[in-house]
Amino acid sequence: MPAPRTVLLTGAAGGLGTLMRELLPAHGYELRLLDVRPIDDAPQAIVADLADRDAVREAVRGVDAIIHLAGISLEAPFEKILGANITGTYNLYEAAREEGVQRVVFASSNHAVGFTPRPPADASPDEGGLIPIDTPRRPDTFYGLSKSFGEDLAQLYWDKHGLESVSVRIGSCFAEPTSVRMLSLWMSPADGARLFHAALTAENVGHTVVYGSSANTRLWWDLGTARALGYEPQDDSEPYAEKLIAEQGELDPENIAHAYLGGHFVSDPPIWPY
Ligand SMILES: NC(=O)c1ccc[n+]([C@@H]2O[C@H](COP(=O)([O-])OP(=O)(O)OC[C@H]3O[C@@H](n4cnc5c(N)ncnc54)[C@H](O)[C@@H]3O)[C@@H](O)[C@H]2O)c1
Ligand SMILES: O=C(O)[C@H]1O[C@@H](O)[C@H](O)[C@@H](O)[C@@H]1O
Repeated sequence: MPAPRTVLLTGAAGGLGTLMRELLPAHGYELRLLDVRPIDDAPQAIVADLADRDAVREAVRGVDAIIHLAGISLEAPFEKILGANITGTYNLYEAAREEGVQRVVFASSNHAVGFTPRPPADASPDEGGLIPIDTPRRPDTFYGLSKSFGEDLAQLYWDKHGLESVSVRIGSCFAEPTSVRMLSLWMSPADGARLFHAALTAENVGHTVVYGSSANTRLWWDLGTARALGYEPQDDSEPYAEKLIAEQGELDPENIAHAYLGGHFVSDPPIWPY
């Protein structure tokens, strides 16, 4: 596959979309932006709802690849998740197939496997202590369920139509980690751009599922499939650890919100913040 240059970024008005709008051009991409909300500093962005199949098809026409971030990014009533994340992602993939787009990078989430117990603090990474990428899916919310659906959709479009995808189970991609849990899941924005770049340019990905985080000292999961794409994380959350632990305390294994990968998303209803 020739290296993609023009990339549609859906969800470009959001937190991660804003970070990637800033960082991805340095990796050589021309971005076409889409969001249901207008973007003040990007008047050229396409303002469209993923529900609008004609608009989505027009938006994907002529791009080499898509980074699909658009959707509801927290827990919400099932009907809302169904529209934006499930039907919306289907509409995006269908448009990509119809227009012959080569590859989609899908923003999946740790919440697709959120009910996976986190490794104990003394687990050894060298002795299988990290959560493997083929751990069974255990969504912690309707939101996580929609990410599980998206991963299956990506697999179907590869197996049936030869449309390649990388599903990135993103941990927590923000300027800084803001909780003790995030010390394990944090992906610095710069590492996020590196991982998206690797996902766009690696050869023969078929449908590959990867975890998305920096090379954190307190990592809970195995970055092997991400590294196999050529991803070399440069950052580590550890410089934030002392301050966050002083403020919030160590993770408590008796607290359900500290016991699983998905953090507070596992409680009913989810407790914010996480
Ligand atoms: N930020 C993270 O740490 C993180 C972690 C895991 C997964 N993700 C995923 O990455 C993506 C981006 O996350 P974020 O933190 O930037 O979320 P966000 O909520 O800030 O941004 C999502 C964007 O999608 C847009 N959107 C929602 N519904 C839409 C629709 N029907 N049509 C078009 N646009 C629509 C919103 O307007 C918003 O700008 C999401 O899919 C999220 O689930 C993010
Ligand atoms: O688990 C996390 O930290 C993150 O998971 C992502 O899926 C959510 O979109 C984001 O809002 C959370 O902060």
